[in-house]
Amino acid sequence: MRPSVMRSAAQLLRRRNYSSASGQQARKVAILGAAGGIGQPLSLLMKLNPLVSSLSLYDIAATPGVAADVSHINSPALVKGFMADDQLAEALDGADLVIIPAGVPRKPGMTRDDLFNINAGIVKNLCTAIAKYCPNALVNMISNPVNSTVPIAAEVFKKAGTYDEKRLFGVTTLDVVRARTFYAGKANVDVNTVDVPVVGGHAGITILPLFSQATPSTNALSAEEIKALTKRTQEGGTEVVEAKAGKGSATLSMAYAGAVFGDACLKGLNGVPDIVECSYVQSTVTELPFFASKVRLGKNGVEEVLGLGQLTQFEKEGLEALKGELKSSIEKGVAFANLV
Ligand SMILES: NC(=O)C1=CN([C@@H]2O[C@H](COP(=O)(O)OP(=O)(O)OC[C@H]3O[C@@H](n4cnc5c(N)ncnc54)[C@H](O)[C@@H]3O)[C@@H](O)[C@H]2O)C=CC1
Ligand SMILES: O=C([O-])CC(=O)C(=O)O
Repeated sequence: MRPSVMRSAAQLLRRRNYSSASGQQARKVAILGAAGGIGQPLSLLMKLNPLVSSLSLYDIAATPGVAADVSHINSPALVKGFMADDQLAEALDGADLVIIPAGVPRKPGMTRDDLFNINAGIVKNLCTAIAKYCPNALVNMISNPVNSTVPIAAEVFKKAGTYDEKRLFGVTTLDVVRARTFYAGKANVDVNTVDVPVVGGHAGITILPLFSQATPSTNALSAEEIKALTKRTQEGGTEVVEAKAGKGSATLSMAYAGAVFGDACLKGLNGVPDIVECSYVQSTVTELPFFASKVRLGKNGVEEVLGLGQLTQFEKEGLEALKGELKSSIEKGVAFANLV
């Protein structure tokens, strides 16, 4: 963001004193896992967001340093760092949006599901605290395996009596970001103008980019090229894991994607019309209880889950092929959350 844009946003917010009459609300955002590979750049990007008035950075380690660092940036959000269990309540208190990139990342040779044993417990505990301290917040789940961690969160909230399906989102924006980038490169179109819906889930073949609905449309791509673009999008995470060779998975592109999705959620909360993003949410678009598709965001979170539109034969086959894996990932999450 240009300094002049930042300055004018800051001035605007000061003048309006975050008053709801002007449509500019005071918004508290909490990031859980804020000192991690994703958490740090995501904290930076959310600090730059003029819609954020208070930024709460929570992790089990290292948050004082991250918070001190980010807090020196001259943008409106007031930053506070919180560390360890006994500070989680204050970190979450009054949050409008909670973003969760807490948990371990993949190493080469692992699937996202291999992270389940560690991350499922982390997510369960954090969601138990969300139900207690900010039950009305929108929750953006980044921690993998997203196909299971979102159902875990839903079950935790149901048990606590706070579940609202409109407020829980699996963040699949990175799949859209990748599909846009790869499509623009192959179709030789301006990436700034590109959009590609990505549906299904967030792991391997459950990631289904709908290149037939990409805009701007092009006839320049062969069936083989569409197939290759689809595979690259599905394996984008693995491409990064292998390139990082044991040092983790996507962090910078994920922080960007998380910031884009978080910003869309805040705009929706603030009543900005026509905010549509793909996200993994409770859904009736297919027979699966959770599914990623385009979602219209509004003042209460999900305003409308949009359908799949017209699919090609290749995409129809991709959709049928992903259902088995996605169903068992959902069931695994539900079963875990309901263990005593
Ligand atoms: N949804 C998506 O598209 C993507 C998801 N991810 C996932 O995001 C997660 C985080 O990835 P990285 O930031 O690279 O990992 P990282 O290991 O660099 O950071 C994770 C952070 O979580 C913290 N943490 C662990 N337990 C915690 C707890 N109970 N409460 C609060 N914080 C806790 C750690 O201290 C660490 O700072 C992984 O599960 C990864 O697979 C990564 C990329 C894309
Ligand atoms: O691949 C991973 O493990 C991290 C991730 O979800 C992604 O980059 O899409």
